[in-house]
Amino acid sequence: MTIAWEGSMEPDLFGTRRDEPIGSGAVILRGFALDPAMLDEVARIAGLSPFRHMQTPGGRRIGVEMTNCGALGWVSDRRGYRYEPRDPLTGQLWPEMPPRFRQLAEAAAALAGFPGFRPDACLINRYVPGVKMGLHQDRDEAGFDAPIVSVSLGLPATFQFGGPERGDPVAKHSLNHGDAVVWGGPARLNWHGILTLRRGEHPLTGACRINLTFRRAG
Ligand SMILES: O=C(O)CCC(=O)C(=O)O
Ligand SMILES: [Fe+2]
Repeated sequence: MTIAWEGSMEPDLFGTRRDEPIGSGAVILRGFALDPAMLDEVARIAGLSPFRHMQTPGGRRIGVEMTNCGALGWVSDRRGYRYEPRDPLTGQLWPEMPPRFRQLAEAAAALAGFPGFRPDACLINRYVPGVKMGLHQDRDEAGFDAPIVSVSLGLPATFQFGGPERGDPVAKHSLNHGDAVVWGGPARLNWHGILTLRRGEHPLTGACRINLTFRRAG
């Protein structure tokens, strides 16, 4: 008998792992980020660099509210999509990436087969019911060697995950509080998005979903 598994992940001899491969180089780690202190950190960061609606280069308001922590933060305005060391709203450096965020992202990446991940950017997305994020690729980073680590907190959402081409088939996966998705290597430029958030109340976040997206941007 042959046991096949993805990347560096080990076979699930006891059936207790909840790692769900969703493609070559892509996995959902169910219940990986359940430390309630994560949300305290998000609140602290938002106290320094508030959530805000950014503008697309075409001048439209982005429905998802965003902030960042780490050495670099993702921004979008009339001048385009890019990473900046300073929050344009405050003129200050983005808040530091909390050690527990960094450790969590590094551990998730390692478990998914990407040891040595050192994120320098954490985009924090806030979704309220009715808000979505259309299919896109993450390609504003200086290089694509490092994976993306994406953590879901609060209300559940439906994650769409396709392939490297715009027209590739797209699968839907539900993401719940504490789930982490890692994609890299052959999946690094896969198209992905979040369907319109449904109404709901979560005991820890209320009527919203928070997503932390860790990247090596610079
Ligand atoms: O909210 C999510 O789960 C995905 C976020 C995302 O794809 C992004 O910020 O680029
Ligand atoms: Fe993305």
